[in-house]
Amino acid sequence: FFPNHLKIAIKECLISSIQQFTFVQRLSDRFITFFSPYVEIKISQYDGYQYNHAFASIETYLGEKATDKAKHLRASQVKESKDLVLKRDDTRTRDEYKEVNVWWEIETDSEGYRTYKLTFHRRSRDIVTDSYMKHIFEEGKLIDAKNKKMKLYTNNPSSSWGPNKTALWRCIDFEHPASFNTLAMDSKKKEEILNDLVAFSNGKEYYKKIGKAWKRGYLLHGPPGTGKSTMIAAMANLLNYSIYDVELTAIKDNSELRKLLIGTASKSIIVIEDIDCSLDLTGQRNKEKDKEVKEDNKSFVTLSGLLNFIDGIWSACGQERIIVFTTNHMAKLDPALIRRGRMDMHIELSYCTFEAFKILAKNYLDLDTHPMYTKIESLLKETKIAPADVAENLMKKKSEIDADGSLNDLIDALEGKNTQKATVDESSEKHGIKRFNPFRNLF
Ligand SMILES: Nc1ncnc2c1ncn2[C@@H]1O[C@H](COP(=O)(O)OP(=O)(O)OP(=O)(O)O)[C@@H](O)[C@H]1O
Ligand SMILES: [Mg+2]
Repeated sequence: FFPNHLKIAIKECLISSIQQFTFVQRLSDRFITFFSPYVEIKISQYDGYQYNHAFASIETYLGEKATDKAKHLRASQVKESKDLVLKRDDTRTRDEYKEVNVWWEIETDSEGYRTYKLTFHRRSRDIVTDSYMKHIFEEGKLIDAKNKKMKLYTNNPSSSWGPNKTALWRCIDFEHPASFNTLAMDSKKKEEILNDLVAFSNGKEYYKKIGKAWKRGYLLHGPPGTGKSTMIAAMANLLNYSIYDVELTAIKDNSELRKLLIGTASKSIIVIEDIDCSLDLTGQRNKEKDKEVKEDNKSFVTLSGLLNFIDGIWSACGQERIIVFTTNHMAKLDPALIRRGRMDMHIELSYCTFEAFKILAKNYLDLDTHPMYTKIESLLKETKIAPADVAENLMKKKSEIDADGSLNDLIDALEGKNTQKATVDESSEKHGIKRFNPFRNLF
């Protein structure tokens, strides 16, 4: 219809007017931003791979602080014993601080990452950036500590990590009744561990002063059923820390281990159970060996990767973390791993002593003493029995507690009349069959 040169001219004309329009629009955007009296600050959920803790504090603060003014609330119960927690369910929130008005807005991008946008008048810039932000982080932390739900995390295989980094770990609420009171072990040793843990959790200033990363490592060793996993649960309950139960066999290599480590929150216990079973600790490997290792369902995390995990520069990312390893076979561990200073404390959990038995009898039978105690004391001196097996004998078998019956069962077990139990345990230890794991079985 139109001659070709006219078509080209119309097209060029259109393109240039579109360009001019976008140029004018960009210019007007800048103009508005330049003259706008409002300032914006954005705080994203993730800073690269690392979780942005400022984001979490803001979320907590806004969730709880401003509920009295909010119209849409979401209710949740944190712990059975604690009160109902109300959270606001709006995406826009106004807050007031020292007579300054600020507005919060939450944005979610196409990948599901969230960002908080804070808007305020530029005349309040100093008060907002200096004291308001600080106020939010402190308040957020306080609220978190008050309402903290303990969690039990375990790592997902990297194939299911996805773009959203929260998929590194999956978690459930942690509600384990273990405590240091009910833990059956030498009381002096127990006291020492308790003091060590409390000193650690209060040690923020101390660690800063001595220039050390705020973390502590414990190696728990001892035969099956002596209370290693139970002690970890008691530690978490004592300090109100969450547990990260690391499944090494689901980790492909050292770099995945590092990502997982960076993805943990502070105030947590990072646990690697049965370190001798799940890792090739010889350090050197050849192709043949790799094949064997794969068949054994062992991890490709190496000893050096693990040592980096404990005391490398990466482990200093994030504060207030406890690392716990457990093993049944101390002798199988590489000397590099058990060298003094690497794990701060080695804790041996041993077969049941008379003192430990008395704690169990108090827990299970409400007994302080009993005529059968003398016999049990002398039997315990000559028989190796795990506290778990003692506890099993003391468990009530009917609806009523029957102290005499339970103590008799225990004496039978100690005298070898109840041989079945002893042999089952020995063979399971030999074949590496693991006892009920209170963490894994919760998933
Ligand atoms: N020292 C202890 N004090 C109180 N209870 C204990 C103790 N040791 C074991 N038990 C009881 O036995 C059960 C098994 O113990 P636990 O799982 O802690 O043993 P473990 O040392 O972790 O064994 P494994 O080496 O097989 O993992 C616990 O649920 C607990 O009831
Ligand atoms: Mg265990």
